[in-house]
Amino acid sequence: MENIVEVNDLAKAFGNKQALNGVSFQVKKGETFGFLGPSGSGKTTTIKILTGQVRQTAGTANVFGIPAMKLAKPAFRQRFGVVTDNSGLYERLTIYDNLKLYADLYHIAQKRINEVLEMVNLQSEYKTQVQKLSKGMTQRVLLARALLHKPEILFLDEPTSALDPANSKHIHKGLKELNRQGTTIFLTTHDMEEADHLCDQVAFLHKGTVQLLDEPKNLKRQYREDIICVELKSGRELELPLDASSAADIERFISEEIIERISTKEPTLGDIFVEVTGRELV
Ligand SMILES: Nc1ncnc2c1ncn2[C@@H]1O[C@H](COP(=O)(O)OP(=O)(O)OP(=O)(O)O)[C@@H](O)[C@H]1O
Repeated sequence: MENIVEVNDLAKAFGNKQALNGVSFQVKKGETFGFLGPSGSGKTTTIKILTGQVRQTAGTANVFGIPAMKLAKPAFRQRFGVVTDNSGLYERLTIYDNLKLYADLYHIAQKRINEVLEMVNLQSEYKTQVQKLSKGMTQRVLLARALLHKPEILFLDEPTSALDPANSKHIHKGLKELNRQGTTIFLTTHDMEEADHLCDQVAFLHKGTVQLLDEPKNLKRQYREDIICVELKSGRELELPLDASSAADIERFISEEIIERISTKEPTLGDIFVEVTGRELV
């Protein structure tokens, strides 16, 4: 599959602060790629470089096969969407008027405004002034605006960090649908469940470099503890090795019909992150 993003040995220093230090990864066209890391690990900086807002100190960052810095040019603005926290919304205007301004700028039909409002669950609030919105609602307006022009790739910096579970779920559904329709999604998150649910591939960013990159299911398989957990009807819980040595015990439990539940111990992406980096994802 074709790569839509190619990053090689990317570095960025702010004065003597080295935010990124040799980051490399590729994002394939059509996938949802999760860029995971604790606060201050360089996630936003990477999005800013990839969307032409910040220039790297070293290395290369190409999007659509061209240097990311060129994405700031008008010719490329239609091809990607980006949601970071620098809002750029007009506070005194309503949600609808903010979206309308943007739609007019890019010659987008009004019908699309209603579609994106539905995607972010703001259909009934469209007349509300932006200055009266909660952080989560503002986040959803920004996402709606980024979706208006149907970008080929969407860069989302912590898309659900300010949302309640119901709205997060709604956005996740919308992002899955968007991805199904062919939009490539690059998202940063602290939320390991979100990453697991949405992403085809995840990269763990720590100390300015990518420490691990794979599909969530491969990572979970690779880091799985080889243990079978057996809960008996009596309430007793046993952990047995996941190999032939447990077969006789399990066969006996089955024949005696005393098993309540049997499962393998699968690590979460959060567990794996801690194991690989020695750091919690906060
Ligand atoms: N404009 C800037 N000037 C100086 N330092 C900066 C600037 N932008 C980012 N940094 C520093 O670079 C590092 C990476 O910041 P970045 O915002 O990319 O992290 P992040 O992973 O997005 O964090 P968070 O999850 O908290 O948003 C941090 O140490 C931050 O203080």
